[in-house]
Amino acid sequence: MENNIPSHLSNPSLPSTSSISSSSPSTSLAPIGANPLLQTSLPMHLIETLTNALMALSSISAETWTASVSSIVSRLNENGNVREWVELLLLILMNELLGFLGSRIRRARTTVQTEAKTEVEPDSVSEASEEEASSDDLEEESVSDQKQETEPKPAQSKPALEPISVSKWKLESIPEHEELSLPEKNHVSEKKFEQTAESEQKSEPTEGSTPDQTSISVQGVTGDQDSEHGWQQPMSDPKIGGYEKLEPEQKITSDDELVSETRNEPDSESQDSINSESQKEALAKHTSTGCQHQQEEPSVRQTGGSDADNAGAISLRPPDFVSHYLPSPPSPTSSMPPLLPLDELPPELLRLPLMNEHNLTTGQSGRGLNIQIDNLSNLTPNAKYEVREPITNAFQVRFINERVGWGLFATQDIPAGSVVLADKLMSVWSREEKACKTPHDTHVMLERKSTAMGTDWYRTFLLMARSRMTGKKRPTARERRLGVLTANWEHYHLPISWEGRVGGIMGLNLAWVNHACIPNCTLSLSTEYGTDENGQVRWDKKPKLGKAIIRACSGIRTGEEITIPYMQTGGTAKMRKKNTMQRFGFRCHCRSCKMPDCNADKMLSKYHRLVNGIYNPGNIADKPAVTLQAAAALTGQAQYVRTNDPRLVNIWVNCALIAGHHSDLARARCFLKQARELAIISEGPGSKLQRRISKWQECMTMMPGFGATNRGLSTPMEAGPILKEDDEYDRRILFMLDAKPSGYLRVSCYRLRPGGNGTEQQWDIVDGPDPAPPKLNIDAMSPSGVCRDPGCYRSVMRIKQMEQRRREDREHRRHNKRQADSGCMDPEKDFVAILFELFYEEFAPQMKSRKRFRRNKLNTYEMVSEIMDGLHKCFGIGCKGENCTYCHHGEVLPGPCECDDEHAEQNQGVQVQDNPERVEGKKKKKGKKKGKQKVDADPVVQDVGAERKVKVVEGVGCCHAGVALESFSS
Ligand SMILES: C[S@@+](CC[C@H](N)C(=O)[O-])C[C@H]1O[C@@H](n2cnc3c(N)ncnc32)[C@H](O)[C@@H]1O
Repeated sequence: MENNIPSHLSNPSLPSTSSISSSSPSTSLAPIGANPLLQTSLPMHLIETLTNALMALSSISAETWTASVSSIVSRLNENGNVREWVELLLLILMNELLGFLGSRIRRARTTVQTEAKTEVEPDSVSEASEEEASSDDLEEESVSDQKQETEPKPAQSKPALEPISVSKWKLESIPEHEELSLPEKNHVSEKKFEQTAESEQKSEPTEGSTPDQTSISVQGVTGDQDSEHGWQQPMSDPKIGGYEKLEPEQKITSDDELVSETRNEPDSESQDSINSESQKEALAKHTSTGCQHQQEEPSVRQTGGSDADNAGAISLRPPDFVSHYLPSPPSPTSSMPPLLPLDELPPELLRLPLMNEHNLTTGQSGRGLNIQIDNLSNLTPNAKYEVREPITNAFQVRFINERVGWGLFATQDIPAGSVVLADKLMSVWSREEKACKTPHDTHVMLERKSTAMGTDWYRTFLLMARSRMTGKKRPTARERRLGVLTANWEHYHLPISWEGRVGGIMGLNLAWVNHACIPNCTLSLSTEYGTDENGQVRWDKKPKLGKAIIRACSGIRTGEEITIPYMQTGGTAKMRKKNTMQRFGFRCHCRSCKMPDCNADKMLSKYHRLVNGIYNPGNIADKPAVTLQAAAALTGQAQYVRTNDPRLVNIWVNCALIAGHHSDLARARCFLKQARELAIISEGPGSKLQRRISKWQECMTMMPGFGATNRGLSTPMEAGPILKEDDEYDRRILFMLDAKPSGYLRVSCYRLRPGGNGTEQQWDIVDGPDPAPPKLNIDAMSPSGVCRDPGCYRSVMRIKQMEQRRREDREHRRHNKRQADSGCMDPEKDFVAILFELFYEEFAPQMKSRKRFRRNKLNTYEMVSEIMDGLHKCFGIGCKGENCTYCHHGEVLPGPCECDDEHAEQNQGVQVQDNPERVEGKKKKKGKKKGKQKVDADPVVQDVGAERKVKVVEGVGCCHAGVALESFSS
């Protein structure tokens, strides 16, 4: 056991149960961490044991319960006999029991109410069941678990639950001093309990009847515990990363929710009233005897008593341990105003604080905004961003409904741009996650990380399991298997990608922030750089993840839920629900998804339809007016529902890029100004996006694609009047609402008509030519027409050079051909070359084409050797004596060839065939085809060399060679 027992607890003279119990509920509004219960510094493993017991409390039987309590007591006795702890634990357990009983009673009532309501409002019920059905396919993975959870169990299989009054519990479980000092007795009870647990554990695989009771006892008290931490090792692979929620939401049987939905009442308001009602009833129960429970309990059990059935009863629970830790909703007498629908929020809260350059540079804030920036130029690209703005910390955790669970609610009006909270983060990167080979590794890793965050942090992290259970009524089988640490991490962490790393983060307040498709806050992560010994920031070192900053992007009214976007959703409510289910494992139940036809929902559908068109580069170049008009529709819709959705920043930036593309400096300036204001509100000063926008504001030509055309040519000075004028006219000029789809109206086309005699000033369009897009200037632009990157420019140059080279080559070839065609014979050519030319001239008509020439496989060398052979035979030219390849038998033939006339006649028309059979085959083929091919004379095959056979065909003369030679020699 840890030796962190505070002195006031170990001192017997200090307050006893009564003082603790009386002081605890009064601290319900204390911020997290300041709760007196959390300052009791219970040893960690005890908290773990306790939390495990609490996790599965809803299905605990009376015997197991008693055994569990006595086991905890005995463990406490063994480890120090701290009376205050025992009292505290028993108080908590007692509260839980009361809550459990109360929930059953409530369930009985609400079941009756629901039945009555279903008859009256069948639509609402069928809608809920439809949703259930549609989510079924996505929830298959954990159907088995779900079955375990929701299958009604036979009533007789559950041991009778004896309701025990407060006094009886105290008597039984807070023994006298001498009883506490009798460890043997407790050991006996613990042994008994172990036996029960073992027998129950054996029956667990068969399941069906009471699986959860066994898992509680095994996990919480007598399970296979880690020797160091006293913690059961999880039994299955936890798969902690990626925010994969394998457990689907439990089936919704909450009558309260149905009622609130069908009546269109805001959640928290109804919850407030429910909670206050529940508090009253709970107080009444506290003061009443156990008789009441005894009377009502049997009827509850008769209704089934399954856990799914118990859902919906949470509002009746008395203030329990969770409400000590999580501040409970304020009493009905408090000044919390009812939650207004978003559309009814007062405009002064939701209007953007209009900040100008002066505000930013002097550090003065816009309306209701408190941003302190000393000097914007001090913000270097890698500057460490510290939250210098005051942190509102005006929120509390409240239960919303069983589908969503708990959420964070504003306790005061929060203006747009304020930092709502900045949370210390525990992060697990994918690399660390992969290093965990077994569930035990994961457990150890999470424990190491969470204990490093500090004792209070770890304690609160552990206790979150309890509140999650309150939302769902009970943990799933998988969660029980995983153990508290991993189950908590799985449920509460958010997936992130930061500085090229992928992982998950968890903050104690961040954990309660729910998703909304149109959120009122944004989440940004700060970066922390280390310093050297001189206090200089080490920009060169890898930064560390800082805090999670939640910033209000719209004004938040007191009592409104604080929400962030877990992901960028768009489209219809059905599509959005599907998206969140696929990515995060829950069907979104935010305000705009609950009311599918509200303005916010319409805006999201519109966004989904238009967004691709707005970012399409083709549209930016060719249809600027259409693109700007689409952007106008979206921003207008956003203004209508009074939201500053962070996505709007990108739309404004894109509008600025469109204007820049067409050299429209005036419009670009206006768009950039608006984008920067929104970026500061949603992401804070110094964010990457905001710094980039500031750079572009300083030098607009640095915007990508700037000046591709000059259709919108304007000067920054022309933006002046637009910025000062009325919103409606600004929008008309800014978004070119009067232009044709592919047109472009320059700012100079508008003329301000001064208003007189009470009439308003108006912008008129002066007819002016819409300059056609100029031809692309290849020297200033890349082939894409957008990018002016020097790399792209170089590639253009390369293309130019290649084209030049190709042109030169073509020219060279043409010149050579011309020379060849001129027919001029060079007298200095050697004899063989001349012969070759002659030969070619002679045989070319017969060979018809080079193709055929090649088909006969006669290459140049062979051709020449044939000629030489002929010449040698005829004229005795070129003989090389004994080695002469042209002479038969190496004979040296003196003088001219001695061929007789007959031979000379035969020796005409030389055709060389490699393979006469093949030629025959070809001829046959030809003959077959034409049917008329005739061979006048049978070819005579002469052996003219080692490798070749010369086929001499009659009627084909070879005397041309001699004639040519004669002519040459003459
Ligand atoms: C970080 S936790 C937020 C606290 C959570 N409401 C609770 O009570 O534990 C994230 C979980 O809250 C629930 N949740 C968050 N936003 C939701 C929404 N818009 N609709 C339905 N459930 C939501 C989902 O179960 C999700 O897994």
